[in-house]
Amino acid sequence: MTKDQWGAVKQNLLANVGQHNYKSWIEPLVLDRTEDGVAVIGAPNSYAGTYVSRNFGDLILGEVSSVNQQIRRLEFIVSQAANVNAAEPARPAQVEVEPAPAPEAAKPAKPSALDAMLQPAPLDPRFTFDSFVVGKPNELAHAAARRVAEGGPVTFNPLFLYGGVGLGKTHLMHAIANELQKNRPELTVVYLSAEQFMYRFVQAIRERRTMDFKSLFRTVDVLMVDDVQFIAGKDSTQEEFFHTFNALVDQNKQIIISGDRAPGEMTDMEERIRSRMQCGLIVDLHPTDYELRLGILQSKVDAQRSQYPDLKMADGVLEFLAHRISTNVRVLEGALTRLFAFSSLVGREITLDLTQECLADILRASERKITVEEIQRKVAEHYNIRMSDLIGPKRVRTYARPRQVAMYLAKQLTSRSLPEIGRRFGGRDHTTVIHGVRRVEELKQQDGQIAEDIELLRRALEA
Ligand SMILES: Nc1ncnc2c1ncn2[C@@H]1O[C@H](COP(=O)(O)OP(=O)(O)OP(=O)(O)O)[C@@H](O)[C@H]1O
Repeated sequence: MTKDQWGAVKQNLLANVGQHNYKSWIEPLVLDRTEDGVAVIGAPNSYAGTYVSRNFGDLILGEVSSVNQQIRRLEFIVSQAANVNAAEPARPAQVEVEPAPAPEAAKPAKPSALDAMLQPAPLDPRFTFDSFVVGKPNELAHAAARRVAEGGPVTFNPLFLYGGVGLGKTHLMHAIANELQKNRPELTVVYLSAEQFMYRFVQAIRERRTMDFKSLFRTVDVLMVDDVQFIAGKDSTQEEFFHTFNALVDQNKQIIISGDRAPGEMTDMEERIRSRMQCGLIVDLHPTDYELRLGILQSKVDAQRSQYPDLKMADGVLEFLAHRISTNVRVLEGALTRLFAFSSLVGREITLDLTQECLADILRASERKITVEEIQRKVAEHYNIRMSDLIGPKRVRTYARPRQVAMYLAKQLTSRSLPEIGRRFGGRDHTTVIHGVRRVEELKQQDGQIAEDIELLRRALEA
């Protein structure tokens, strides 16, 4: 088939599918080649290839075979030529169309904003496993994400990632999607935020095209929904999400969800959704610790070296930032970017002085505000004991264990020295504090209850 014939085919399709569908789906297609009775058509991405083949495949085949009777089948590939902006190289989407009735294409298509909106959210190519720094607080989440990214048989469904703001949930989800697109291009992977899910659903209702919405979301192989807490309290979106979720799980398709807290704690979420979300693997991204922050800073410095080849940084600056800036990695990244830009503008080496001058507001905002007294109050409340017993001399375990937990949290969450912490616990010696902190570190490994208590307390204190 010649390029002119392909052009004529597209013009005929325009008349059949309507201006809007044409613009969203048909116009980007390119004819890659025809061989052995097969027309190979390039689509901008595998999602578009799947959508077009399912919805317009027969219509296209009809038009193509009317200009070239040799062609009996279509095959869709992902092609850069179909989307000059597409960053990915051409690769097969492995979608084949056999002549069969196409219900959607047969319908008189009406112009719709939904078609374009049903495209999955674009992925950030920088969010990969390579650029994700692994440390103790995120190692389990990372390992689970890696496993899902292998695209093998579905072992836990859904994978539920949760954690506080800026701790890498979105990064990990994009990394899974990027990895799957690279190694398993035949899979239709859809990533979107819960907000986008809702917006698209509402649009589908408005256009009376909920069937299109349903069928589209039920044909994906891997569905990722970010920030699911957004749909809590939004009844009809929750309902639709629940059905989508069930349909995919029934077909053994992988679902990955992220949220700002564990499913059990999403009190505005319908009970049946909460319990469904608890069926798979739930992993927590813990607040970053000093080592992880330092690792992330080092990797970001390496990544930016090419952009700032003359950059000079004094020893101790990264350690200072890792120590002083909060657990949120986004804030950490922002600080570093500002520091680089500032130092390159003024042509000065990044020293501790320059860092303090340039980042004064960020440093002030992330000053630790948690006090030892607050920690003691929360711990006493949690274990239902009196403050005086927590701080006092009694050594029975009912008081000694909570006391050690409180010392451990004081060490982790405040910048107080060990002797200062000891003083606040009824004038104890710093060696007692060291012993308490070590004991809790050991217990955290052996006793799930203690680990859970500490996590709950930490969250309550950092909230
Ligand atoms: N372990 C990590 N290694 C490298 N970069 C990280 C890591 N964790 C987070 N980041 C970076 O921090 C920024 C914020 O991460 P991300 O957007 O994934 O957070 P989030 O948990 O989804 O936050 P939110 O709750 O706001 O949606 C991103 O630029 C991300 O690349």
